[in-house]
Amino acid sequence: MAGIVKPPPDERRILIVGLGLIGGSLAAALRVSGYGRHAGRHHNDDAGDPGPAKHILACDPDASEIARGIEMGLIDGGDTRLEALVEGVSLVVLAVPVLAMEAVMAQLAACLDRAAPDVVVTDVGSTKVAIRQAVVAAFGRMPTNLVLGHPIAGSEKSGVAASDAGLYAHHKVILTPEDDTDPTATARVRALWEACGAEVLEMGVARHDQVLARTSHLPHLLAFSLVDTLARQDERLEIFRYAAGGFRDFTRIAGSDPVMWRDIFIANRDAVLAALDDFEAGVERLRGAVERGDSDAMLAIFDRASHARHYFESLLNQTSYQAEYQMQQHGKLRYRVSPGGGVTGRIRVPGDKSISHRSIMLGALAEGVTEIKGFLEGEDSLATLQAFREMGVAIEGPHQGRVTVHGVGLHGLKAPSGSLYVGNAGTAMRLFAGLLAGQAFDTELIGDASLTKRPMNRVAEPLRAMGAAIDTAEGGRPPLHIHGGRPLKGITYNMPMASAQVKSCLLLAGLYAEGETRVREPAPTRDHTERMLQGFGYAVHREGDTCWLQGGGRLAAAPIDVPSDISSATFFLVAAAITPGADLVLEHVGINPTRIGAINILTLMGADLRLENAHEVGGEPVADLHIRYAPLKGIDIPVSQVPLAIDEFPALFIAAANAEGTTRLRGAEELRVKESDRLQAMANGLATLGVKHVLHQDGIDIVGRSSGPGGESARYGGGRIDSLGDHRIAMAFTIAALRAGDEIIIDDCANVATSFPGFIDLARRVGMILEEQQEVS
Ligand SMILES: O=C(O)C1=C[C@@H](OP(=O)(O)O)[C@@H](O)[C@H](O)C1
Ligand SMILES: C=C(OP(=O)(O)O)C(=O)O
Repeated sequence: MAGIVKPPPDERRILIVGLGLIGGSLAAALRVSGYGRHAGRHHNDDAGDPGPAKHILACDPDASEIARGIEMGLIDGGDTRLEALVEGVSLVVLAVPVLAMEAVMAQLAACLDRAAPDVVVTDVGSTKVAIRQAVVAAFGRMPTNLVLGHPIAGSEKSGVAASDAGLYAHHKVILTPEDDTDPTATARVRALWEACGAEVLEMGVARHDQVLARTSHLPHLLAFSLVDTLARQDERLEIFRYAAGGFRDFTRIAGSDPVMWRDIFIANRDAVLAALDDFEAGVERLRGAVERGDSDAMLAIFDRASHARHYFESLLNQTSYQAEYQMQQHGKLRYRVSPGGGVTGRIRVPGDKSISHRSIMLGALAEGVTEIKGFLEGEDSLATLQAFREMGVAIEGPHQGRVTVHGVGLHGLKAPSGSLYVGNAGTAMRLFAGLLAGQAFDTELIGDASLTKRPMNRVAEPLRAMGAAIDTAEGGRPPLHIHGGRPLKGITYNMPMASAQVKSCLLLAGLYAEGETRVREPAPTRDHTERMLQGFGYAVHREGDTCWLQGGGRLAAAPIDVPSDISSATFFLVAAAITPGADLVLEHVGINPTRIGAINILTLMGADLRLENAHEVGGEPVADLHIRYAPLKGIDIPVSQVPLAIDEFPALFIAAANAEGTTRLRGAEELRVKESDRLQAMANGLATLGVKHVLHQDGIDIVGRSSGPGGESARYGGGRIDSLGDHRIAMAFTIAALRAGDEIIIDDCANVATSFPGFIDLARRVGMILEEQQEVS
């Protein structure tokens, strides 16, 4: 990952063709990495035999640039003629403007035989499709030793004099190897950039150009255009005297090298035009809102943009690439957790995911303004928030858990312009299905790869019975196409499984249905929807196992205080329960009776767990959970607790692995259709750690290790675990490391951000030893 100092590249001689800002900065960064005779502050081969001198050479049509480069100590020599420099070179980096690439490539093809036999060629061009064409024109094909690349870094300055050794540090470099590119060549180009402190990613050439058209080329085009337009309108350039910070920030890049940018727009014409079309449509929408004085529309656009900007910034660690990349290369984050560590302190875990989804949904459908605090700023609930913005709801925030929803009433949503993306969240897709079935317009609900595998017939079938028209993909999987404008009728539905999502979906559809919608649940499930509807002044009745409501009412906005998520808290409850010496308080956790299965189960296992400071906030009970280490024993988990602890089982299995005797779970087949097959995923991980278990179709038996006096010794081994992209599997094995004999490495952890942003920081805060790594293989 960027930031970790890497050794200088193992190249005999590097030739940089084109000694401007980009090429010069590469040379400067290589020098700082310790490459060549001007070895700087880092390693290199100063210990032992230094070997033959490593040189950086440069070719540039401007001899004075070469002289400057030598004077600055960036290069060891250079020439204006390429053929005079290739001899013995092992790596060639083409850093010339995009349109000069074809001619340079042809010259290179003619003299490359003089280079070292294992020579590797790469480039730094900002567009890739056109450069690939130039390569094919020059070489007749893509040579297997040629790896196209693009460092996402630059400056409005140009020329070798502006070289900056830090230009690539913490920046992304995209490589676009072909299927038949020599992997050693790719690895060597990767090593070159990593030595400069960059983080290297890979993608296809076409994808690269589309992404860059939007994230780089379009903003440059707009900056050039704005400055030019204003300058023309004001021949004496008077206006710039009064220009403030906004103008400066927006237009800085209009000072960039004109020739380079002309080349880029010629080379990436089609992708830029497509991006420009989208942009023009957006400006047109905003223009309309300004013209009409439509304050809601303006607020919706500005809020969406402002939120997206902040969201990306926090998500992307101040770089503009990771989101795109992580969306493409789902789950490249890895946790490395050292064995042992402590669990002490007082912490507050983020807001409840189930309640956060519902707060946005009901707030949007209510009349009036709903103020939410404690909202979970995780990717799942943010996706729900974003989906309502796409349907025209003005939403301010989130700012530190505070969100203001300007409700539009049950019939005020507008048709979104595209599909609604709900990320990783089964809850969102199923609840949305119910409320969208009642709208006048058509919608399509899509999700990520994990959600796309999950069953949706459990909601599509009863909704169809109410009169909805819903299409699913094969096997009842997402996407869901929901046809609007269908009158809905209340039904009485006997749920075949204990699912709060199905119940909530039908109650939300019931708001739009004629008559009564009744849902019977085979076992109690979380009742946040019922509680919140009541809080918004909508009558929901319950008798025994059945709840119902009458369609055609109204929701009145009401403040919502989201408690901390007991599902997130459970990871720390288990962490403390299994760690000798642990003493931890989890503040303000929701203890709704339909959610406290984990508390009940841990207590049955012998955990020293107390509820303190219990009170109610906005219709939901909360308490501080105080837990201290106590030896656990295996139990038969009561079936009645299963729906009340459904999301907590991955963590509870780790408690079981640390309990004396066997813990048995049955009646939990629903675990097989969560973000992963959680029974299988946990069984695989437990097997890796060496924990004995027997897997059943609807549960598992886990044989815990006896602790012996003092209980300090390791309970199982370490190893490498695949979380299968499931946030709860990733977090469960993280806490398992507290009692492991060796390090636990967990792959595919990016989705922890769906439910528990900041998990790693909190884990560290209580005393665990762990780090996040970006997989670069
Ligand atoms: O309604 C909800 O908010 C949820 C219900 C549960 O799913 P099921 O309804 O599928 O049991 C749970 O697993 C999920 O994390 C959240
Ligand atoms: C199952 C879960 O969520 P969802 O169904 O919303 O994806 C969960 O968070 O564990």
